[in-house]
Amino acid sequence: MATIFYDQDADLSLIQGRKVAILGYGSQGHAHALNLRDSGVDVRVGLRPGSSSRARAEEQGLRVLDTNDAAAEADVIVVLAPDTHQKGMWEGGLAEHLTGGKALVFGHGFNVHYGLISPPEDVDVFLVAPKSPGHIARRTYEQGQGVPGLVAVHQDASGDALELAKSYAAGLGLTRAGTLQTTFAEETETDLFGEQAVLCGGVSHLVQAGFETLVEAGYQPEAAYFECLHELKLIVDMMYEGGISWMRHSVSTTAEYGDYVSGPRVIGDESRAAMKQVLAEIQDGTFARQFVAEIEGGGETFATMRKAGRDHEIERVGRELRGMMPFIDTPTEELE
Ligand SMILES: NC(=O)C1=CN([C@@H]2O[C@H](COP(=O)(O)OP(=O)(O)OC[C@H]3O[C@@H](n4cnc5c(N)ncnc54)[C@H](OP(=O)(O)O)[C@@H]3O)[C@@H](O)[C@H]2O)C=CC1
Ligand SMILES: CC[C@](O)(C(C)=O)C(=O)O
Ligand SMILES: [Mg+2]
Ligand SMILES: [Mg+2]
Repeated sequence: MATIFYDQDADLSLIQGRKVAILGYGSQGHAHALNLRDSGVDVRVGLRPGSSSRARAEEQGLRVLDTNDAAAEADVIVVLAPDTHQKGMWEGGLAEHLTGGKALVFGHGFNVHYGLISPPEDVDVFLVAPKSPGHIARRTYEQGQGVPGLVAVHQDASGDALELAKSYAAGLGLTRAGTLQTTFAEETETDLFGEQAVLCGGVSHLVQAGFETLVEAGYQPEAAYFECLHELKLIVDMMYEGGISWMRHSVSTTAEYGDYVSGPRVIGDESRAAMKQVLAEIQDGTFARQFVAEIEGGGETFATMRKAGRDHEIERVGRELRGMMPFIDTPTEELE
């Protein structure tokens, strides 16, 4: 039986009594910093000199210091830069500020699990990972709601690391929806698998393949967009609210029957075998090694794949159609 913590299981005053440094102000960094600040926690943001995120953090009322200065004055140090940059930060001075009695916190177990960062023995090391994009973690917090999260303790030097992790999760709003106790291994491997096979890789390629199939068969791209992308959110909303059975109850019996007979043909033996292979390469470290090598080698292949995705016809069609739907909360941030 899983252990899941809710608001009543966490003591918010523990994190309110600590000095927290959030290192990085991207998707997760801004959500952690603002949610904790609004939960009454003493937060400062640490960024590299000349950081493009500095102005935004300051506009949002946060005190910003250089990374190592923020880590020096805090006793809870939260690493929320991209996974492939955390080792460089660690070796670039951060490690020196992890003195005895402090806590080192991650939003994902990648660097510890794959042995890229080895913290000293006299600090607490834990992760607090929202099961959500950072922007939604912030939005739901402001709405008085929350997203689920995971907590895991890698090292309990103080004897109180789990209590502090739960308190931190409460400050983020994660105990409103439920925060599951796990391990660094389980968080890292399930998170990577989920984002690759289902949430990001699986869904985006399913949507693009469906769109391409319809357009290649001569249907209007706009019809293909509404069918394969726009309506996906509405269908997933039903699953989110009441499970897959509730969605199947809401759609027509024609759609429900088609779901049972055609779904397993699309996600058949070949897809299931691919999922198992993806998971095996996450578990044995192949994916992590390949990703780190790609970024250390300049990230050219990554940039090429990103460009191909952004140039796909579904993006152009979607932009035009969303432009006619002012009620959609379209992002104002420019893609870098
Ligand atoms: N994105 C998400 O929703 C989720 C992410 N996570 C985890 O959270 C962590 C952060 O991910 P995410 O929020 O996506 O990261 P982002 O890519 O959004 O982080 C960008 C931030 O990191 C800073 N940064 C980049 N490189 C460096 C560096 N070398 N030194 C110092 N700061 C740097 C950037 O500053 P600058 O302006 O200087 O570039 C910017 O403030 C990761 O471990 C990730 O796996 C977990 C759950 C969900
Ligand atoms: C699904 C992608 C994610 O794991 C997340 C938002 O939870 C990430 O790494 O960004
Ligand atoms: Mg995730
Ligand atoms: Mg992830």
